[in-house]
Amino acid sequence: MIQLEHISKTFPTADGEVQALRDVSITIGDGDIYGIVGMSGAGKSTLVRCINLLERPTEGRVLIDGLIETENGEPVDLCQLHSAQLRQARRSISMIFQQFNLLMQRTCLSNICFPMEIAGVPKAQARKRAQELLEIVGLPDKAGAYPAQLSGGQKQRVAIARALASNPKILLCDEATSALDPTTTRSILRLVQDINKRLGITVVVITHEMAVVEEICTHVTILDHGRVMETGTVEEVFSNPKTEAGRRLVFPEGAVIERLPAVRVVRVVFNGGSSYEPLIASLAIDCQVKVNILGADTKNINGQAFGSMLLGLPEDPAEAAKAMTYLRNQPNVTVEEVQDYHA
Ligand SMILES: Nc1ncnc2c1ncn2[C@@H]1O[C@H](COP(=O)(O)OP(=O)(O)OP(=O)(O)O)[C@@H](O)[C@H]1O
Repeated sequence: MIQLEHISKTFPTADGEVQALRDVSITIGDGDIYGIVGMSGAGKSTLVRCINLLERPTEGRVLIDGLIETENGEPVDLCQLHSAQLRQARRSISMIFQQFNLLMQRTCLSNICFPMEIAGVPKAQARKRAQELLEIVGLPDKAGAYPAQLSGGQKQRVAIARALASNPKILLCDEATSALDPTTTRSILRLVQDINKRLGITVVVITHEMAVVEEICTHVTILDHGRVMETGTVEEVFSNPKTEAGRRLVFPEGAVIERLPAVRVVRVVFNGGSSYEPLIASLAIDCQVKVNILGADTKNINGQAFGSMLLGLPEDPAEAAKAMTYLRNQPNVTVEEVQDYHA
């Protein structure tokens, strides 16, 4: 478990102090895929860098258990560790970045071997493990290729393989898909999800893209001006954002339209089908059922719809059931009912 307790971070600058984080407390459970979202400058990078002490908090504690042996089995505060202990703890925390940060002069295999070289793993053993990792990330035939010969998605796969080389317990992803197109983003997110499940690695994702959170995260924290605005499961926060900052992120277009009485609310996630407008229109035409668009964060990319919509179904149970059946039979959409929706 990762417990960030009352974390504040102040940067001294020539123009005075910048307070990047203000009394942030969050708990990330083992095996979670935890999203930290917020607008630019909200403090996301600073917060995630506090988890491995790339940034040292000005105040607060970074408690993580299972990284180094302690007498009483209590989680250690990373801020209190000596440098040798901190180096040891950091071996269990890997990070991937938007710009991949691969060494361009080295082959893929050699990039993946790099952290193992530093840790003193014998060369033959490191190369064997690196080849296994290339297989895990789906690039078994790229051992001898140089980063310049790879696509963005492939570079990120190599970076993920390198991050796994130290057998981490925690993987920090700093805008890891922001430089990638939607299809590649999806495939990288699937890989991260697969790694989380198969290897039991706790994943912390920072992103400004809510679609990324919707796609893979179990829990989410919304940061604004260095403060925690909302925190909870993705379902809780996304179905009913309680703060202005939360609403701005979840419904960036402020898409709250005419309200019809609604008893059941469903979230429709568009997975790249043709477009979303015809779906709502054909629901009205084919089923004679009017749904209420409570919120939407959809994007049309090359004529394909991505993102999600919250729909209020009609009060009449028969009509609501008809709409549900219709929606569930559509290709390229996922439909789930939202429990306890409060407008
Ligand atoms: N090393 C630094 N020195 C001074 N100020 C900094 C430093 N690092 C971050 N800041 C400031 O702290 C605040 C939070 O920055 P941070 O990079 O954590 O935000 P972010 O949410 O990750 O933003 P983005 O999405 O644009 O990367 C910003 O006001 C930023 O200018």
